[in-house]
Amino acid sequence: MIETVDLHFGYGDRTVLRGVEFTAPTAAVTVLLGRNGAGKSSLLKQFNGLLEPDRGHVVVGGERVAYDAASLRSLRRRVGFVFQRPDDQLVAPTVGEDVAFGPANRDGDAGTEARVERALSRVGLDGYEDRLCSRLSNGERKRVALAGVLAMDPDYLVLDEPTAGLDGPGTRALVDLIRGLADEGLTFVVSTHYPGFAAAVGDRFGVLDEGRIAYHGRSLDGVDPERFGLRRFEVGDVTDRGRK
Ligand SMILES: Nc1ncnc2c1ncn2[C@@H]1O[C@H](COP(=O)(O)OP(=O)(O)OP(=O)(O)O)[C@@H](O)[C@H]1O
Repeated sequence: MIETVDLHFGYGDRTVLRGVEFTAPTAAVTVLLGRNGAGKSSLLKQFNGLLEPDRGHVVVGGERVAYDAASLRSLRRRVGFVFQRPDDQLVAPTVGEDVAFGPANRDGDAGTEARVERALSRVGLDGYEDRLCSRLSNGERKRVALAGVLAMDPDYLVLDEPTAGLDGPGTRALVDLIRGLADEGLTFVVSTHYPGFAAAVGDRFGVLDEGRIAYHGRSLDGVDPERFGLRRFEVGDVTDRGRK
């Protein structure tokens, strides 16, 4: 489980988060919604210590997050983070080298090839090892970024606006991928401002507004998209997948 307790955060004197109480239970997909600039990325980046709260704290798997180098290394092993733009994350020319980068740095070359193969298979990119990242579609590059994080065997996956730049079929494929990984026991926190994508992928929902969690629950029924500045326009037909 990931939890924040009375979390405050700002950039200089610009306060963004004002006492956030957020919970993402284990082996579920928790979706964080909120208007542009609500502070979703700023909150997600607290979960693997990319940002540090000004006040309050973060708890991951029952342990309070600490900010010394050794604690952060261990935290980032458990909590994988996928950035909104894959190009901020991809580091090597070919898919295989890119996905191998994290595990090879951490564990050396032993076993890396098998890890890469398995991670690519989990994101539906079997046999892509020798392809050039620069020649892939945006959706494929996102999958490679996700595979790079999965290759590190995290328990938690934080995805910042994962549908950005995806079309309808790309978004539907992403929903299936996330649901499949959650069914394997991974814990997700996913940010978006699309309620349709949120409803299709999520088990739990939190809405960030004016620096606080203004709504949280197991359904988005009754959440007024206008009030929270959520997009009414949906990408493709990714509405209800019929789960309870
Ligand atoms: N590095 C930074 N320095 C100063 N201000 C920042 C920085 N990063 C974000 N902000 C500001 O903090 C606020 C929250 O930004 P954040 O990116 O967390 O919101 P968001 O909900 O993820 O937005 P979006 O949906 O547009 O991605 C915004 O007003 C933004 O301009």
